[in-house]
Amino acid sequence: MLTVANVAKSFGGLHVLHDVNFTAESASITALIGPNGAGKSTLVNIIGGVLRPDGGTVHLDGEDVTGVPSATAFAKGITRTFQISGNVGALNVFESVAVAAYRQARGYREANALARAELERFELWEYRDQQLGSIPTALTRLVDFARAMVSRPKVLLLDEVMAGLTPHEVDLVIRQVGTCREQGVAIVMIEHVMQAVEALADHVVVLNQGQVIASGSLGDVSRNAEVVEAYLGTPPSERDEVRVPADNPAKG
Ligand SMILES: Nc1ncnc2c1ncn2[C@@H]1O[C@H](COP(=O)(O)OP(=O)(O)OP(=O)(O)O)[C@@H](O)[C@H]1O
Repeated sequence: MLTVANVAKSFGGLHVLHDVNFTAESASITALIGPNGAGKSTLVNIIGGVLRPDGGTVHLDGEDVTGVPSATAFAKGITRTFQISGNVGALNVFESVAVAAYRQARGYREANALARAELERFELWEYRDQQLGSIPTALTRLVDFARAMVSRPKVLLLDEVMAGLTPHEVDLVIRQVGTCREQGVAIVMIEHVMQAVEALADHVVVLNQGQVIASGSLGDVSRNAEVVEAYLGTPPSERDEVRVPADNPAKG
């Protein structure tokens, strides 16, 4: 289980996160949503060890991992994807996934086999010999996701992994995220594709201006007046029932 407690972060005079609290259970999907600039990526960067918080703590299964470097976070099982995929040196698609497989493989043969299986699951096998820089950006996000999955994380941080994907690819990723949950992973997903949030989220955390303004089921947060105001700029007093970002009877 991932526990984020009282996390705060400023960039110079800009207070980006204030007193952020939430937990992500194993075998569950937490969707982190909120308007642009709310602080979602900053929070995920803190959990993944890319940024140090100014205050607060991050615990993984009870162990304090606050401010550990990203390589340490990865070694402990916190894996993330990036909104803009990084270029992993001069590696091709296959190599970039195989490198990540070493975290849990007993040698290069096993790592290669795991990488192949993951690429096939993501329908990326045909791209295996291509340099990461030569495939479409949306596909690099899929490779990024496959790379994250192959390391068998305890916590998977997905940063807008669906952006720019075709409907078929969105369905594929939704299935893969679901599989990941079945494998016991605590998934924290920043996602603007509401089809994915509706299909997947067990729990939704809404950030606005660096604060958690609502959390619960998608149905619950969609009816929260403060959430409506954050998304639509409508004063809470003028609306009491809303569909933001989308109502979700299934999760309601
Ligand atoms: N390294 C940085 N230095 C200065 N300001 C930053 C830095 N990173 C983020 N910010 C600012 O912090 C605020 C929150 O940014 P962040 O990217 O975390 O928001 P977000 O909710 O992920 O937004 P989006 O949905 O647009 O990606 C923004 O005002 C952003 O400009």
